Amino acid sequence: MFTHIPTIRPETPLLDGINLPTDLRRLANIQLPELAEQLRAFLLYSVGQTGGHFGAGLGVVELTIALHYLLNTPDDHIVWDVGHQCYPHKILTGRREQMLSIRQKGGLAPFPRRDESPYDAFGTGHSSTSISAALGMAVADQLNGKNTKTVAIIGDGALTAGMAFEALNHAAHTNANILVVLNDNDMSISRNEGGLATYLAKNLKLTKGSRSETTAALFEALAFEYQGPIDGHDFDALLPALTSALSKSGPQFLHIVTKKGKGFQPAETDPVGYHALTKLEPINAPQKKKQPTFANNFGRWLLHTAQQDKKLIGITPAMREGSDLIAFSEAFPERYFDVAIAEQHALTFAAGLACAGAKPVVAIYSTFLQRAYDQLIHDIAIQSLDVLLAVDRAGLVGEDGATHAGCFDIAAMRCIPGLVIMTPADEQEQWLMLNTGYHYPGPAAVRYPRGSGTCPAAPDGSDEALLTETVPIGKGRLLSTGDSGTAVLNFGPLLSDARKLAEQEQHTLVDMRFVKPLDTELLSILMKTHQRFITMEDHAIQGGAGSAVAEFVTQSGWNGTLKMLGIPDQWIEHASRAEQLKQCLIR
Ligand SMILES: Cc1ncc(C[n+]2csc(CCOP(=O)(O)OP(=O)(O)O)c2C)c(N)n1
Ligand SMILES: CC(=O)[C@@H](O)[C@H](O)COP(=O)(O)O
Ligand SMILES: [Mg+2]
Repeated sequence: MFTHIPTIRPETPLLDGINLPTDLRRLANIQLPELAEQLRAFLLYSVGQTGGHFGAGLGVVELTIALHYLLNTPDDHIVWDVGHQCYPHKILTGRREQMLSIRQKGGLAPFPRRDESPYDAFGTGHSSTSISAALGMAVADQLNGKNTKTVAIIGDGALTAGMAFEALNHAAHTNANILVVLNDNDMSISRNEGGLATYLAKNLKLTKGSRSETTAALFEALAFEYQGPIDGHDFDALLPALTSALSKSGPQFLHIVTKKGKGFQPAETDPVGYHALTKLEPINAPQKKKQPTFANNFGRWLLHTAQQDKKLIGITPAMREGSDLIAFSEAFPERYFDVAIAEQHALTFAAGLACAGAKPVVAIYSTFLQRAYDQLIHDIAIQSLDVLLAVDRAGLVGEDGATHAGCFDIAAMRCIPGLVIMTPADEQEQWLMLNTGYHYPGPAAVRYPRGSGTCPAAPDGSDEALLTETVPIGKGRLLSTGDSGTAVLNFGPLLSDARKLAEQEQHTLVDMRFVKPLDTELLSILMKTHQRFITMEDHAIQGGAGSAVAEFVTQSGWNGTLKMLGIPDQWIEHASRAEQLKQCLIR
């Protein structure tokens, strides 16, 4: 058992001899535990150097070795769900020496990527896609006469999503050669929530090492052949179970039990805290002061508002820590709902709550809101329901890269009639806009970015007015008037860059605050005195806030010019958020 993260590269002679899975397949069974030990040591060291997803990878070291040992990868397909557990897989498939570049600009991607390696069968980042994708591969191979195996590895958290069940429902009624491995560690990022998690955990306790008839019944009812639960850290259990499942044709299900953070004592004890790591700083490095984030500010706002209004209900689809509902969930457990990885359900559940007079607030990452687009339109907006969306991680998110970037929410939302969309420039504005959205009697969204902004000291109680203050719907703020004939129109957290630009060039500076309703009155005034607008947003240019301005000024017959700054029409790869912003916006 490791107790701390090595800062010097450990000696891993057996692992060093494995450049590809073919090298692994030359080992004897009895060497595999030693390889697992060395793989863990290297993983601890490399993630310590780079930061990144941590606990999930430690939990699948044996499974990863066993799969590459038994399968003929890359012809056989391994499909990882979410992909945050893929570091051991990357290390065994020719990328060991590149691991120190993971998540950095130009380095290895944080998740599996088809264009990075033939061993990465399917690109991921969002959860619960593995069974569908694996089924597609298995069916296509079968139709093409290829006798391959396809394995989907899905966690107990990812299995809570409807999409996973849609795929199970379909797969079971094909004769595809697909094996679904359920990696059950009884954890999502937080504790795994819901009836399924409780059912699996309860059955496991009763099973005591033998086959679980009750769990089997669930998957066999869907026409899978079920094996399990088995100890996913024990090669003596894992190898025969996998061999047996892979030797059969048709849909197979193997239930393995693992420990998140396995082999590293602090992560086994605190799997939530060790879901992901920031990189280790050298011992003598000056301590960085941790600034509160926009998410922390939202958490304070939620707690404060819940204290004032009993009707408030807080909802998260499995991101309690990330979206910071921690204090609220502890203070108001009966009004807190972690609905598991179920973004679609989160929104329609909120719609139902609103129908019955509650005041739901859904905290949701922009990238995961993509999952719930129809629910936003059909269940919330058409019925003008009073639901507030706190759209977190909006804009570029840095090291998680393109899969997690929240670049599309404005474009997706601004065509929805009646939806109010706000873009706070800093934390104080975020607080005011959350108040505004909360008191607005219809659907509203406040989008804010990952990390901290320029005004971290949002209401602390000393400014009572600010605690309850709202802003006028659809009104921007004229911050300064310049004489260059150009106005910079800011939407969101890049206000300090917008200000710099305005000051350097004597431009007028406006913080537009609302994407919808757009402040067309203010724009009409500015159009009379300015010949050029520059819009600025942390969002895709196509369809974003600048496009909303473009639509208005074009229809108004303005003959000025418009420059739109934002995220260009390309995927922005993993890098620090500052590097990404520099690449996109500050040209
Ligand atoms: C659609 C979607 N929602 C939320 C997330 C955030 N997320 C990433 S990993 C994770 C927990 C996954 O739990 P599980 O599948 O059991 O994997 P484990 O970490 O336990 O190995 C969550 C909620 C995501 N990646 N995708
Ligand atoms: C894999 C996944 O989806 C999450 O772990 C995500 O990486 C968390 O991102 P934050 O660090 O922004 O919460
Ligand atoms: Mg899990």
